[in-house]
Parts: sequence; C-alpha cells; structure tokens
Amino acid sequence: MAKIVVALGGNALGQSPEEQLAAVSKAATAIVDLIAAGHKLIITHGNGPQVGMIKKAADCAHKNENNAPYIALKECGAMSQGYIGYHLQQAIENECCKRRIKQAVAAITTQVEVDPDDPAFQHPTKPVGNFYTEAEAQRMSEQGFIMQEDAGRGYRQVVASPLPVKIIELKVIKTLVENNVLVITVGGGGIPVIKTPEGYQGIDAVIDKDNSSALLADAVDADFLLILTAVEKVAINFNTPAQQNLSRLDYATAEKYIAEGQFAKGSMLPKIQACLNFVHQKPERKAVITNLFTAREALQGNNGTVITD
Ligand SMILES: Nc1ncnc2c1ncn2[C@@H]1O[C@H](COP(=O)(O)OP(=O)(O)O)[C@@H](O)[C@H]1O
Ligand SMILES: NC(=O)OP(=O)(O)O
Repeated sequence: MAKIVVALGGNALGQSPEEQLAAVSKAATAIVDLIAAGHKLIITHGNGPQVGMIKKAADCAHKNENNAPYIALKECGAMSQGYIGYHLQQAIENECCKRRIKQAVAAITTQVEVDPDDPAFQHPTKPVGNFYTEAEAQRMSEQGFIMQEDAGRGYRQVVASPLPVKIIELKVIKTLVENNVLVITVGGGGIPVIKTPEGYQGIDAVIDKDNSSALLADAVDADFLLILTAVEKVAINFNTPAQQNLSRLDYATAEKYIAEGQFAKGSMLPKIQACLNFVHQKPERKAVITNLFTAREALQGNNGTVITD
C-alpha cells in the first residue's frame, strides 16, 4: 500500500460546471480504483479555469461604490475550493457507495502562506479563466488584463502566482489522513495568505497547485506524487512534428530539457519543477505525470511519465 498525493489539474476538470461534473466522475473512478487497490490517497486540485470564470462573473455582477470589483481574486479562489471540492467529494462518495467501499471523504478549506515579497507579485504567470483568440486577447489587454499565450491552446489572462511557503491547516490534514479520511485539500494551490501582526490575511494571487501538492506530499511523507492533467505523457518538441513522448525522466535530463525551454511556463514547467522538488528530497520517491484515464497503469510504471531523482 502506498501513500499517494493525487493532483487533479484545473484544465483536466473542464471549463464549465457540466464539463466538470463529467470530469470529476471520471476522476472519481480512477481515484476509487486506487482506493480499492489499497492505496492511501490525498487529493488536491487546480482551479485555473474555474477561478477565472468565478471572477469574470463576479466582476460583471457586482461593482462597489467606487466601481471597483466587488469580489477580490482571493475570495474567488476560496469559492473555487468549495465548488470543485463539493463536486469531487460527492463524486468520490457516490463511486465508493456504488462499489460498497466504506470511505469517509472531506474537502478542507485550505489556506497557504506565501511571501508578500515574492517577485511573482510583479511578474504574473498563472493562466486563469478561458482561452481566447489573439484578437480577443488584444481587446482584453486594452482593458488592462495581462494576457499570455498558453501552450499553443490560445491566450489566457495571467495573475500573480507566488510560491507556497506553509500549509496552514497541515495538522488537521495529517490528523484526518491518519484516521483514514480521504482528504481533498490545497484546492487551487490553497487560498493565498500572508502573515501580518494581526494574523493571517488573504492576498490576491493564485498559487500553482502542483507546487502546493509537492509541498503537501513532502509534509505527509508520501511515496508518490501523481499529477493528473490532460496529456498521457510529458513530451519534448511538444505540439511539433518532432514531438517525442517521455516515459521516464530523471533529474539531470529534466534539468537539461528545462534549460532548452521544452516545458511551457505556466502549464507543464511548474509540474516538472514540482515533481523534481519532491523526488530530490528522498530518492526512493516517485512522481508521475499522466491523465485521468491512465492513472492506475501509470502508477504501475506502465504509462505516463515517471520522474525520478
Ligand atoms: N512539454 C509538454 N509536454 C506535454 N504537455 C505540455 C508540454 N508543454 C505544455 N503542455 C501543455 O500543458 C498542459 C498541462 O498544463 P495545464 O493545462 O496548465 O495543467 P492542468 O491540467 O493542471 O490545468 C498539457 O495539457 C499540454 O497542453
Ligand atoms: N491553481 C492551479 O494551479 O490551477 P491549474 O491547475 O488549473 O493551473
């Protein structure tokens, strides 16, 4: 039996509530397969598309007396934890019930401390919301949004994405895991907070969930970090006729490919970096990047990209 942190990508969860319900149902099947195989799981998830959708809806619906956005990005991130956590919790509970597996499931509202002086606040890189054409992106830039091309899929708004420093609710998470509760946590990378003399306070940003998942996996001493996204394997020369899918990737080779710019910033690069951070701390650990449908065979080393020290 292995302890596995399973990180579900925001884009892998779809762009609309209907798409998300279908995606979490597939994710729940893969997750309960792993539970049935005897593994202990902790689930994290992204929120890029979702937090952007919530913020866009909030901005259209509400303006305060100064005509400024009524709901800040940090609260939209918190809302996305509840929205996605609820879908995941319900889908996993329903799948366990269908298979007569007794499994308590709990989605935990999770804060993650960041450094207010993180240079990421001056250099937005985290894509959120929908994909737009170049012309639409140009119009959004004129409205003050910072737009960036995203891995050949179109243009998206980018926001600050500071590195995670500390998971505030870690003790609660560990207690629940030790008592065999399947915990859904660090949703959207966690609600970003900074420490102030008055205590923790939210700050507008979206933390990369892969970085937070690696921090969590190390903190709970997981055996595997399993990152589920929309591709079966990591590739070099991605989206070109020379594309080559990678089944295994060791630390030195990954560093070489990162230097060559093989992994798109804001999408695959943070996944690779999170996996390298995780395995580099204990060489016996493994990280795997694959998609929802190949999760179980990937854990057995028969699919996906296995990343080792
Ligand atoms: N070198 C690469 N190999 C595979 N996928 C890549 C690569 N570079 C960029 N990508 C893109 O990155 C995506 C994963 O990043 P992203 O969509 O941000 O993940 P998430 O599923 O966590 O939302 C893949 O679905 C693919 O479209
Ligand atoms: N917060 C976060 O990393 O979300 P995505 O996985 O959607 O990028």
